[in-house]
Amino acid sequence: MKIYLVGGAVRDALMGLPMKDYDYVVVGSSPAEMVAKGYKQVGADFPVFLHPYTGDEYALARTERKTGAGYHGFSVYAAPDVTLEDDLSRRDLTINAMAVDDRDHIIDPFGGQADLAAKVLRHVGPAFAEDPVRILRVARFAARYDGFSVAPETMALMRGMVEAGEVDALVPERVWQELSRGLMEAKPSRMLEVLFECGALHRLLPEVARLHGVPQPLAHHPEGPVHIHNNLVLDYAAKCGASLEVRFACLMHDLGKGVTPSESWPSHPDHEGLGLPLVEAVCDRYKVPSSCRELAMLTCRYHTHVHRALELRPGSLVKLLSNGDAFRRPERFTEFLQACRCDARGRAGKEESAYPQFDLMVQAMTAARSVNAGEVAKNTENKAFIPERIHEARVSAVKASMRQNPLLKEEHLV
Ligand SMILES: Nc1ncnc2c1ncn2[C@@H]1O[C@H](COP(=O)(O)OP(=O)(O)OP(=O)(O)O)[C@@H](O)[C@H]1O
Repeated sequence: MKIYLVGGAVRDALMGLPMKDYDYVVVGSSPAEMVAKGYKQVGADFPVFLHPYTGDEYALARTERKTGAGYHGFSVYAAPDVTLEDDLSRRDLTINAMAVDDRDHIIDPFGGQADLAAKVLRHVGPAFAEDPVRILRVARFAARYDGFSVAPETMALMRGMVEAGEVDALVPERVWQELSRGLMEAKPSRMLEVLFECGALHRLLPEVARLHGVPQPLAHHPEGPVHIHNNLVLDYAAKCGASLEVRFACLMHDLGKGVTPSESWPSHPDHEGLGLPLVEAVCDRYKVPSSCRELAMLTCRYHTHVHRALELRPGSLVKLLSNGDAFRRPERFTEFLQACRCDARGRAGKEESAYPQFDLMVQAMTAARSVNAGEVAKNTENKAFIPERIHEARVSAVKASMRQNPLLKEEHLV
């Protein structure tokens, strides 16, 4: 038998990047031989084995035949007569279809090295069309590697797959897995651009696709339409190293702008409220984890309130903190503020601009949280007034702390 290092590790090594997972292909062996050599078989469907000491994955060279739609209906053929080239020909992109043998020779039958040098994401062959998740993978790699473009023939193939309804057959878990990974890449906007260009965004996230070309007031948005703003917000969040929750909230925050009445454009009255059912629809569709869902809902609903924080009186600030559940969940509220800051800075020429609303809200939250609600309740004679008294105590604490803030005008402190 012969063993080759394949896939992402080879690609990343050639790019001078750290290698993460080591995946190997074994040619000329059988499950019985692998088990006899001490490898542990994992997964019933695929002939994959774990190395007894390193835990790295060793897969028998395989080919597959597709018999159903979406990611269903693959029958795997792994036998000693399957060659390395057979196996590589079933992979998605040329840059992912290279191998290295035990003497460090690179096996590159599909021109992966040339495509790496030219920064091109090109499909290996017709088998690409058999698994629609590959469209999402292409988009994800575009978001990861700076300056990479999708080969025209690959884009054409992806368009054809979308038109044939292939992405509609994807299971929600696989879509969310790829989307969430793409959001965590260096430039998530590229993922959206690639998905838009091939038509997949319209099928997978019509709420986001609908933002294309929707105008906004140029005074606040010199970058132009909503989708460009959305892209800038996302890329700024990525640049800050924001969490998945914050990035997803950024992606969702302005969905309502796609459904405001076009007569009101470029204004978008109540886009916050109109966006909420759309955020819910996306989260339901992809079984989005609750931490992402909750932050996205909060951000969609209240981001414009935070932008106006310098004009809010102490009572309104405390109300905003309550609405955002800042007393019980201060960490989530801080992530919400991060998403608001990304929204403010994700505009042409605004990336470096100050966002004093962030510090003000943190200051207000700290002051309001310093109020001991239990103590207030104990000292309130008429129990019906407990919530009011707690609110009043918080407002006083916020007011006192805000007097120290030189940015605030006296009229906002009453
Ligand atoms: N859906 C797929 N279709 C075709 N080939 C795939 C698919 N998923 C993975 N591969 C192949 O398996 C290899 C390992 O897959 P894996 O999902 O670990 O991604 P990777 O390329 O290592 O990237 P990452 O750095 O994101 O893990 C890929 O490089 C590719 O050759």
